[in-house]
Amino acid sequence: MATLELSKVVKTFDKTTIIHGVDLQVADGEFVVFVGPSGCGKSTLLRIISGLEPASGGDIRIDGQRVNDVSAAHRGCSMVFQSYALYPHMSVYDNMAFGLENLGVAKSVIESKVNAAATMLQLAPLLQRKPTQLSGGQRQRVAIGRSIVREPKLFLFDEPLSNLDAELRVSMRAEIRDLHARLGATMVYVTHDQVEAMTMADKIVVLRGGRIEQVGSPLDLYNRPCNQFVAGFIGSPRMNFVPVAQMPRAKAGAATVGIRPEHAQLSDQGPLSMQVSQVEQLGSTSILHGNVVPEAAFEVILPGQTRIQRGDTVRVSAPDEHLHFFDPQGLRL
Ligand SMILES: Nc1ncnc2c1ncn2[C@@H]1O[C@H](COP(=O)(O)OP(=O)(O)OP(=O)(O)O)[C@@H](O)[C@H]1O
Repeated sequence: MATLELSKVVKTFDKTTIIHGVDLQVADGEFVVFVGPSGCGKSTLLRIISGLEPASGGDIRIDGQRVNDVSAAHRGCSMVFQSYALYPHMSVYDNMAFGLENLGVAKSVIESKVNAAATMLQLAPLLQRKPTQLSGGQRQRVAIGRSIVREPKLFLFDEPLSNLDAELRVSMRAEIRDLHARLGATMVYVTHDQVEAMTMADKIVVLRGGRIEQVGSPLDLYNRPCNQFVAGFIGSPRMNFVPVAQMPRAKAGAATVGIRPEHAQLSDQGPLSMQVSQVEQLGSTSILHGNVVPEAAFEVILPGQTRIQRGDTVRVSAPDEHLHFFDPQGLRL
């Protein structure tokens, strides 16, 4: 298994810099998730780590060894792609065995590795099938199996679940986490889905515009987002932002207060007056949508069911410990 270190990694395509000096340390056995909006550079950074894309500047170290000039094949990384990239004319067994055969590994060794991975991934009964005879989730497991048999130092995943339906995504999330626990491997996982990041990561790296905004555990980022971007990106539904003039007891220098929908409460004395424009009854919870001042959209999650209706006006507050204050630049106070 392996540590990974990025220092001052830069990537420029045709004079446009899209990765602006990224520094990151990944510990042995850590599950790290890169998350951020479309185009922020997640996939490019992963491809630079894998060796599929050269860095324009900075260093990549795996287990302390600088690998900038080491080819993808010799870095000891293996990548699982969104598209699975399976060979359609080969059986599941052959898809998993192919990489090892190319390396000249003995047949008996290949057989035992493929069988062990197939058992771990519940693919044993499917080894003779072709990819077209598998469900999306089974194909994704074959792609993961192909990685496992190579016993990489570093597992890289590029949005591996985005082609699966919602239910399957949830179960595959758990399977990949479980695999991580069993292999104890270092894994770097790219997604644009903050729920995936929250549920899977030991450590989340939030990227925006080719820069790291914040690195931390899921609950660090949820509880203490370092700026308004991270605050709005992590957590679902997203954090509400209100001009501070609306709030008593604001921190000095604050321009904006952030309140998560799950921390907002209805209270007759609440400082915010909310016009309700929509009510979603989910049974176990209810979500109110509306505005607190004309330009500030606001959502409240209430436990249980509610009689509040579209068109009602309610007063809203939040406990002091759940208020997030940001300065005019959006930095946390
Ligand atoms: N080969 C390339 N040539 C020029 N620009 C590129 C190339 N590959 C990526 N880019 C640009 O680099 C930026 C980052 O792309 P990247 O695919 O890394 O983003 P991403 O965060 O993975 O996005 P998504 O979630 O949409 O996949 C984008 O603006 C993209 O257009």
